[in-house]
Amino acid sequence: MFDSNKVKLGIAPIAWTNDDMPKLGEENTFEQCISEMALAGFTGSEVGNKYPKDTQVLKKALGLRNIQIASAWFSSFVVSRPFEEVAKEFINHRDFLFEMGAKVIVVSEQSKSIQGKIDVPIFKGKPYFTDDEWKLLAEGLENLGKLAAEKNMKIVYHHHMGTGVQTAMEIERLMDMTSPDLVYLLFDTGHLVYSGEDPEYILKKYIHRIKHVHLKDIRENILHMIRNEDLSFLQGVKNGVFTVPGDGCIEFEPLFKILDENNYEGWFIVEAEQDPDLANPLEYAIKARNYIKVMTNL
Ligand SMILES: O=C1C[C@@H](O)[C@H](O)[C@@H](O)C1=O
Ligand SMILES: [Co+2]
Repeated sequence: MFDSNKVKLGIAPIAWTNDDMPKLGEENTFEQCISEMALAGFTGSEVGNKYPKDTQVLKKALGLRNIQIASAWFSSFVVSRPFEEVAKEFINHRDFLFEMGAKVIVVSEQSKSIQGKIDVPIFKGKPYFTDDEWKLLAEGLENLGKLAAEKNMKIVYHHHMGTGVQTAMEIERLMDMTSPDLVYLLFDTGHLVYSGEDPEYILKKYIHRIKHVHLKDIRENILHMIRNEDLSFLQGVKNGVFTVPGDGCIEFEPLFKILDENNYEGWFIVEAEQDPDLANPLEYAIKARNYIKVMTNL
């Protein structure tokens, strides 16, 4: 039984307005987004591009709806840019999240990433880090982890399609090269299955390093189409490769069981970016909330 004081349920704004493709859902307002999150029964959110930057304004709007900020994505470039430059941006991001009461910071290395390149096939175009780049990555992330620790926060690394840390082997390499006290892991069900990995394997292996969870499901037929037609990550999203948990091919029951048995503490964030014109965000948020209720005691 999950302890509802220790495991909280949030949803990402990316189903309303997509940060990777801001045109997708640009008509949906910030207020509509957070009101619908609350209406569907969620008490947490990550931060989207329409959220007010002023923490007082943001706190007031969220407080009215009983929603907390769980975290927000940070694109790091520790492999390709001077560390001081990255650190400056990271500290601003960290301080914003600290002020909003978040405990974890989602970090994903975007040097060489193709996730935002609409014309690059997601499978054939996948980038790889050289040995030297791996060293820069590990050192840079540990240093970001130290900066997070100054505020009693943690960085949770987001493995991601189209980046240098996508596969199980790459996740293992990163975990091996970094201190477990400085670099934690974000477990994203959708990205692991998309890449062809076994999510149970990663979850079991790193359960004590996993401090944040993104719940997204995969439409298998669209995944096959992406492979067969050499589509890019963003084309895949537009075509509906991602959906909410329970609506695709991923088996969530064993994953929840592992998390529960190991007393996972932190957020479950439903994160299912798709075209809001085709998949009504409120309808899918309610669908996700109901599924999680059935699968867990939350
Ligand atoms: O956590 C995430 C943030 C998005 O911007 C990203 O592309 C999405 O797929 C994801 O998992
Ligand atoms: Co994610």
